[in-house]
Amino acid sequence: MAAPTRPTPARRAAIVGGNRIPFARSNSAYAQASNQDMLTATIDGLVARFGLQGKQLGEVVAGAVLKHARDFNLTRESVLGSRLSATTPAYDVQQACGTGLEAAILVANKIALGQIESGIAGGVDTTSDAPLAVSDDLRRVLIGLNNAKTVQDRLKALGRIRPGMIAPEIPRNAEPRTGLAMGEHAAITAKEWQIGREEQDELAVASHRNMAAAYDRGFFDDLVTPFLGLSRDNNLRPESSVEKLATLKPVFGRGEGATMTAGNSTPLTDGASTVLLGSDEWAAENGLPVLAHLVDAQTAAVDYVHGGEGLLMAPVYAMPVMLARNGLSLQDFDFYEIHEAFASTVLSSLKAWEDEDFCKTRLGLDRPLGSIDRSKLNVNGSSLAAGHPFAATGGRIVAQLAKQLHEAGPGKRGLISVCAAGGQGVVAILES
Ligand SMILES: CC(=O)SCCNC(=O)CCNC(=O)[C@H](O)C(C)(C)COP(=O)(O)OP(=O)(O)OC[C@H]1O[C@@H](n2cnc3c(N)ncnc32)[C@H](O)[C@@H]1OP(=O)(O)O
Repeated sequence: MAAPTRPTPARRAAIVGGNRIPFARSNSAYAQASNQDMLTATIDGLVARFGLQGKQLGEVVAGAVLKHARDFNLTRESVLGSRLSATTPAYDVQQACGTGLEAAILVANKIALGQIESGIAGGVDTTSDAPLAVSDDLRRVLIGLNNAKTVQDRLKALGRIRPGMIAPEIPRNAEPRTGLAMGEHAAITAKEWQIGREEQDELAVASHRNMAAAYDRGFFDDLVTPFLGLSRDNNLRPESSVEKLATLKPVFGRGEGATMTAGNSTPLTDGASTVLLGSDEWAAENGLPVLAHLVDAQTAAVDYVHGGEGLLMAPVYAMPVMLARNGLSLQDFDFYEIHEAFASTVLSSLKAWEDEDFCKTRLGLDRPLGSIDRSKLNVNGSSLAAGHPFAATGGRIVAQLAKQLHEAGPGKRGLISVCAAGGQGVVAILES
């Protein structure tokens, strides 16, 4: 059966530009900053860059993976704290590490449908200010205490507190259904696809060098606004080498075949990113540039719980669906932005698309998607270099790719692939 083709939309959403704060390793420069501090500062950077002071936009859509209870309305509160008009509606979304890209897709789709003319998509996360929860037992006692009407009732409630209830529940970077860290899941997939240590380390070194070179040539001057003393991502280590990375001990996986280290895995990171989108007409009326258009997107999920597929392999499944709908092959792109959750994840995905048996049996294709030109991959660095504040990564990638496409000139095409916790993945196409 022929794949359904994409109906031509009435209009396409334009990407005007992006802004992020430099990303910071956990418990470093932003240790005292909250999600709201970082998202507000990042929105304000966009406001300053594009003259949006006091303007009412169609919507602001953003999210965070780790949120305190006080962040229940994080995006709207960040808008109220920003220099946008307070009459700009805002809401939160969350799709783990896919959040930032999913937010951009939501805004773009509303623009394409004519429901809004402009919007900001974003994401923010901090593992320095992670929300600690109290135990279920202690929470019940505290709620009882809060509801107690008399001093006697209050004392009775307090008397129910036991030392064992006091230990906090700390959010773990692990999948709730398997108890395994995402790195452990990635290590299983890396073993399955026989991803070597050296190729992972090479990818990591390239990411650092590409991103440092991009900073040096001013590529990030209009994408990154200094914040709390940082003007570049403080994870960036262009001086590192494959030889140096080869000395690091594996942190995920076990035994002889363990290949994943702190050097070829993303670090826990704090940061925020935003992207300004609008209709072409809105951009023209406001004298704003158009870097690229968000053309199409697709999400997919895999059953990693019952051993059907690797946790971070969902983008591999989303890709052929989106390519078929657009009549494109994997080779029809000028740039590829594949989120480097772990170097091995990028390499496992590329290997899966090249594998005839996998593409036939798992993806239901009649031939493999094939290989990509690796010189077009993450050309200005990706998550291994910048770091990965979960919900902020999508916005970083969309803004970075839109600018790359704009620099390359009209008629260029870029592909985004982001894996996410929970066995999900988001892919998207941008065109200049
Ligand atoms: C869908 C998704 O995106 S899934 C991804 C979600 N994210 C994650 O799961 C985060 C995974 N990362 C982690 O859990 C942690 O960062 C870890 C476990 C990988 C590493 O944590 P840590 O051990 O604290 O790393 P740390 O930064 O201290 O690095 C360890 C060592 O490697 C060294 N190192 C790290 N990177 C480099 C580099 N590029 N070049 C040279 N040395 C390096 C450090 O200097 C350090 O050396 P030292 O011990 O001599 O000081």
